Amino acid sequence: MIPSSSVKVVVVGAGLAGLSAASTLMKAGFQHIQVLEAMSRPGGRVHTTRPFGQDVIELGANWIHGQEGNPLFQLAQEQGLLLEESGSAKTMCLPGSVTPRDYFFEESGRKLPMDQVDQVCAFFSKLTSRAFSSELDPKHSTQSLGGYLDQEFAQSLQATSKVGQRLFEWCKRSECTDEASSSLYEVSAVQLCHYVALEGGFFNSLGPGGYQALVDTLLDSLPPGTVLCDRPVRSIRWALEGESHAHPVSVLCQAGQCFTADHVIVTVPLGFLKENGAAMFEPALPTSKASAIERLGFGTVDKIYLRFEKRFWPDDCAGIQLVWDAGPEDEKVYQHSQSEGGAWRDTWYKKICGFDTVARHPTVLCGWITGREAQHMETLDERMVGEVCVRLLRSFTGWSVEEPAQVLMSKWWSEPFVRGSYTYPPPGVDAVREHNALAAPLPQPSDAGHSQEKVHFFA
Ligand SMILES: Cc1cc2nc3c(=O)[nH]c(=O)nc-3n(C[C@H](O)[C@H](O)[C@H](O)COP(=O)(O)OP(=O)(O)OC[C@H]3O[C@@H](n4cnc5c(N)ncnc54)[C@H](O)[C@@H]3O)c2cc1C
Repeated sequence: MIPSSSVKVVVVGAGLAGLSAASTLMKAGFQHIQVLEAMSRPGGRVHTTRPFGQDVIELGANWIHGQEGNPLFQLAQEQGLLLEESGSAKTMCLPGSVTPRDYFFEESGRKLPMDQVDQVCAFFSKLTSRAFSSELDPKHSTQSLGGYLDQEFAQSLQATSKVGQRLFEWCKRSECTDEASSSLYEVSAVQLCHYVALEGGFFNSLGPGGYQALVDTLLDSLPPGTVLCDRPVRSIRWALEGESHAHPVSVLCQAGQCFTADHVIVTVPLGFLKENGAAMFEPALPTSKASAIERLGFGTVDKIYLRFEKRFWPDDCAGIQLVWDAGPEDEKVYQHSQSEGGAWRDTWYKKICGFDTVARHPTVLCGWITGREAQHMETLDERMVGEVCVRLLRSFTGWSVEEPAQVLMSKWWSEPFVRGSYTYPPPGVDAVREHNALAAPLPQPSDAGHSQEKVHFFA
């Protein structure tokens, strides 16, 4: 057995998974570890910025979901990085004496009564909870989440009113943010029960250093030089044999630099693997892995930050939610727009759920957008996106809304080393099986029967 101190390990990707893997190996006595990161910064889908002054703006991950058994929560707690009052509510802004909550507006400019909003949202939440807790009737086993929700909603009292229907469509659109999907008709209803919600508050926020503080903690645990940025990996040869190969793995960077190793840990996003996985590995990945990469969904969620000179919303307003008369989540509207090719592009902005207030930024709003519309938005210029958002805010609220002083949006789909935001289970896909196939280590061909895996994946 080779002592761990002489084993060479290459980790591809310096997101939370890659950095955690490197840090854990270091603590276990491994010394020759090289982390290769394609981008010019570590962190990956954690991207903490400070575009509006000292306080942070998160372009990627924002909250730590769940507490018990969550290594990120544990690390953040040990390091004193958590915001104390965070936990169960998603509220992004906490003005002193009032209890903030979302304002819902219709296209006509009418503010919807809260009891009506609460009733529909509570009913929606009851239906999704059933899906998450595997209490779905077997008749829904092959259905999409959208199909199941529509069917159940159609039989409810709320479905008899126009407002009820419109609010229900808003709930579906908002759920697309959690699922990173273009539409809930792309998401499996029965597979959601495999999502394990950890005990403890769901929306745990980080303190003034934001998510980057966690990345920095992991970086600090590694010797200088362990992480190399601007090193996109082009190919991984993972079954080298014979005397000329002292190490069975060789990792080649785009610029030609080559790293040999005993093991490689691959933590690149599923979106990147979908585009490049077939060409990246030699020998090619086994069918189980290739098919997991193809079958699992990887959708786009983007944020649009608008900074205004003055706040124009009331103290108790935690967010401005947009309730359209029709679509885009209505199944008929969705399918019609698909059959018409690019027609949905003209109304891409209908996919913005609304605008939330932002912690520590009293004059900033954050809009959320998902799916193909988010991908389309990424092709537009920020000024134009800002103008569209202001038009929406003016027409829905009737308030006087000035042009934003700054607009900043994420572009996760356009990022060549990410290509999306996170994973979802499409209908008909066994998500647990595919995740396990993706995460399983690859053995050396000649090592069959031994536990000498050379390539390790983080799903
Ligand atoms: C908008 C958004 C909001 C989110 N909100 C939350 C949230 O609130 N809470 C939460 O828990 N999660 C959230 N997430 C998800 C969370 O950010 C990710 O699950 C997590 O950061 C993934 O970490 P990772 O290390 O697996 O992957 P990544 O962070 O994607 O790291 C992979 C790294 O691999 C690098 N890479 C890719 N290709 C190559 C290559 N060829 N060579 C070298 N390096 C390569 C990439 O550049 C990247 O740095 C959000 C994500 C997004 C996009």
